[in-house]
Amino acid sequence: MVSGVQIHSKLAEQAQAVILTDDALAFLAALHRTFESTRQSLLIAREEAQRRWDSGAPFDFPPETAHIRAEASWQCAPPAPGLEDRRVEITGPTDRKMVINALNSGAKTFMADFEDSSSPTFSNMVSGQLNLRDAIRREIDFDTGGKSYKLIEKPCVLIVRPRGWHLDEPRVTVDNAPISGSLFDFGLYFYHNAKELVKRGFGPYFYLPKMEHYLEARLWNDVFNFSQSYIGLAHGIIRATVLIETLPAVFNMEEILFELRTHSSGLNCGRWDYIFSFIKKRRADRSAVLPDRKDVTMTVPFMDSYVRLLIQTCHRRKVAAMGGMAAQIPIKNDPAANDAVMEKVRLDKLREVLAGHDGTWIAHPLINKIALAVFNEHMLGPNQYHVRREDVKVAAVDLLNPRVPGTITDEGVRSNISTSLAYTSAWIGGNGCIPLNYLMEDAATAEITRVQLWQWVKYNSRLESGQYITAEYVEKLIDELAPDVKKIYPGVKEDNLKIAVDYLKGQIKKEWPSEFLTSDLMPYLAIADGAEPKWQKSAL
Ligand SMILES: CC(=O)SCCNC(=O)CCNC(=O)[C@H](O)C(C)(C)COP(=O)(O)OP(=O)(O)OC[C@H]1O[C@@H](n2cnc3c(N)ncnc32)[C@H](O)[C@@H]1OP(=O)(O)O
Ligand SMILES: O=CC(=O)O
Repeated sequence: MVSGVQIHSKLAEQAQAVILTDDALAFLAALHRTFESTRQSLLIAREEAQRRWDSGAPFDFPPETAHIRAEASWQCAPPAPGLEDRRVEITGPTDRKMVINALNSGAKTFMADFEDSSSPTFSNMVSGQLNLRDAIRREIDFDTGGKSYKLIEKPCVLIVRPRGWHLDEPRVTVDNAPISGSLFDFGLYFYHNAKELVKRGFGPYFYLPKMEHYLEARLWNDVFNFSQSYIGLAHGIIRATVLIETLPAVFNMEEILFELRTHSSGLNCGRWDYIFSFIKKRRADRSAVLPDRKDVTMTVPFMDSYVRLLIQTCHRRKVAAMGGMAAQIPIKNDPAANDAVMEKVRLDKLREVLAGHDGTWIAHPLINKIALAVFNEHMLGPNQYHVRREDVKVAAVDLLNPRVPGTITDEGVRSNISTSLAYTSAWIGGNGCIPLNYLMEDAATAEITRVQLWQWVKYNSRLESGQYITAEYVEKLIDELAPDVKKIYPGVKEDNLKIAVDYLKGQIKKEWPSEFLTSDLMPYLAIADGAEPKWQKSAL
């Protein structure tokens, strides 16, 4: 028992005994009591900024930090052990089999994901911590009955992505308030493993998602300093790569690196969330209406500008500029179709390495060979920090350029509806990443479908056929397509699909779209987990 800390879940005792120990909970409580009020004020600042953009204030680089951008002398810390060469990073949720498969994949690092590819049931979150703890100590194995899994001699270097600052962890309260999902995921991983990782020649490494302002990076940096002191580790042992995946963050990249400079291991182009944020943050801007999701590629002007500025920024500060995720996954039983989609992946990786990225992400172990071959051919050293890209000149207007060739089609609307329904149902059912039509769909990719539908209805957009996209038209299609969701995602459960249908119908008619489906629908997971503090129910 730790004073003020309560667990609202009927979780299995084993995970509880090993992970939710009194000393770990005391650390979480210390993090909460030290940082929660700052987190809350930063979340309020996000809402205030949104109101300013809605009223026409421009997105731009912050004037008060011009000196940080202009100052050429500061650099980030040199790469930490194991992070010198990150040419291929595999990502995935933290279930036991996938952790072993990912660590054995031959990629340089594995980003173990408590965020967009994990549905945050309490069981997923806590057993994920147990799996990582066991993997670090090389005590992990898994047996399906027919196949057994063990770690290879030299597994990938581990990096962990905790949830973003906006998410609560409702199954643990401190002084009657839910703890932050970020602090819960970070805190447990750090507390249980930091010393062990250092003993093994590495360190506690993180990917930090969905930040919108450099002050949010400052909060992470303060959390890192506090945590290192708390357990008696040297300053700078932690390293964090920040995903630049919100529109506001692209205007804060230098500042984010500056805030985290002694803990930084670079930035990453989180392309899917970035598209989601581009639509959501510009919700009041009719000129930001985008065509079908498939048309918003990495080479359209606003995405190309984002990539080039990120690489230039990172290399100026001598730190990794990581590429992102091509969504295609292997197609089994159809070699010709598989070759075609794998060629798309190869071309995406080629674009990244030639642009100057220092590494890339893969969603599936079978893609490692393809990505590795491209980076081995074009990146001869461990990284490309020397590629300074002085030629790059990206201004605010380039990052906001709404010119995206393409149209909105009936097929695009249908595909967004089916994807949104399938993904939302899967997520409520405890699965945060699913294969759909040979694409991986996680919270980032699926959120684009929801906000696009909202945007097209809001601005009464027209299909290429000339028909207007009204709420009635989309609702009719939702009813038509819902029964077929099980054809593309056989795992769907009727009750969850019904929630997904109601949710999507509600979303397309809202004045503004919700910030995150993962916040809106968390109460369903929490109640299924046995957590019933009052604030949960009222949120439904
Ligand atoms: C936008 C972003 O945020 S990107 C980052 C977040 N997203 C991700 O990380 C995506 C991770 N990828 C996945 O979860 C999976 O690849 C999926 C859900 C897309 C597809 O999974 P499956 O349908 O199981 O793929 P498939 O059947 O081809 O898998 C074959 C094997 O590879 C394993 N595998 C597939 N993807 C991964 C992965 N990312 N990590 C580890 N193992 C994997 C499967 O577990 C399976 O193992 P087995 O043969 O031992 O049973
Ligand atoms: O998190 C990654 C993304 O592309 O979004």
